[in-house]
Amino acid sequence: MLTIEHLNCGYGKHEILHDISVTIPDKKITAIVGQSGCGKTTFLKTLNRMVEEEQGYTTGKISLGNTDIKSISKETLRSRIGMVFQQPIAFPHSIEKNLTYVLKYYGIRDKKVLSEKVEESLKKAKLYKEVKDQLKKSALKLSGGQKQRLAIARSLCVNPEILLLDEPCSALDMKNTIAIEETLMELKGQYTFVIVTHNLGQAKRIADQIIFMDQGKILEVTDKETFFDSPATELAREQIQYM
Ligand SMILES: Nc1ncnc2c1ncn2[C@@H]1O[C@H](COP(=O)(O)OP(=O)(O)OP(=O)(O)O)[C@@H](O)[C@H]1O
Repeated sequence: MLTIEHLNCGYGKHEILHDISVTIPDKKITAIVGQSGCGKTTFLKTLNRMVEEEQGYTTGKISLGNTDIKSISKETLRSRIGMVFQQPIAFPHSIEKNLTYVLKYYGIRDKKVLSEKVEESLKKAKLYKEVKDQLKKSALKLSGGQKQRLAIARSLCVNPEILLLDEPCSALDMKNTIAIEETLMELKGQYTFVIVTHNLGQAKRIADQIIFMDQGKILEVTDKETFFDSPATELAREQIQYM
């Protein structure tokens, strides 16, 4: 479980997130929603300390289980809390190498284990059937939707506990969006997902918990049914009305 207590975050003198406290439940899908610029991505990036790569500061405490994430090395933390970005990233190597280089980085060398993990993670990301005969081909030839599923496979191959997804479907068509939503729904018993989405329909389809943000604050944290059936704030009501 990820517990966030009195989190503030900003860049330079500009504070973006103000006193955020919330719990991310295990093996569920939590969707972070809210208007553009309210701080959804910044919040997501605090959870695996990505925000520090952009010289952002944080105060307050984020705990993974009972451990403060600041006391975990970034490499270890990011193997436990993976991240998938808005633009699908495929490295200019073979499909297989896109996964094995991560596994090798984390110390796995045995060829049989590497190939088992490649197959397993591609299956989890629902990409295996499409690429099983072309694992040595360049990943750059994949479609946008396939590249995003490859990015998910790459995050899953090191067996994280939590996967953060920042608008993973915003560059994809409906068919690929549905494939990714189905993948997350199937895997949620095994992993904890936190997804930033501007698409309330997507949050309604796949989320268990909704975090509704505005101007760097959390206005509402609730289960999906409560959020969509009887939102607590006028702002949420307005946004749901126009979805
Ligand atoms: N690296 C950065 N340096 C300085 N300011 C930043 C940085 N990243 C984000 N911000 C600022 O933080 C605020 C929140 O941005 P953020 O991307 O977290 O919002 P968001 O809710 O995810 O927006 P959107 O839905 O449009 O993606 C914005 O004012 C943005 O300009």
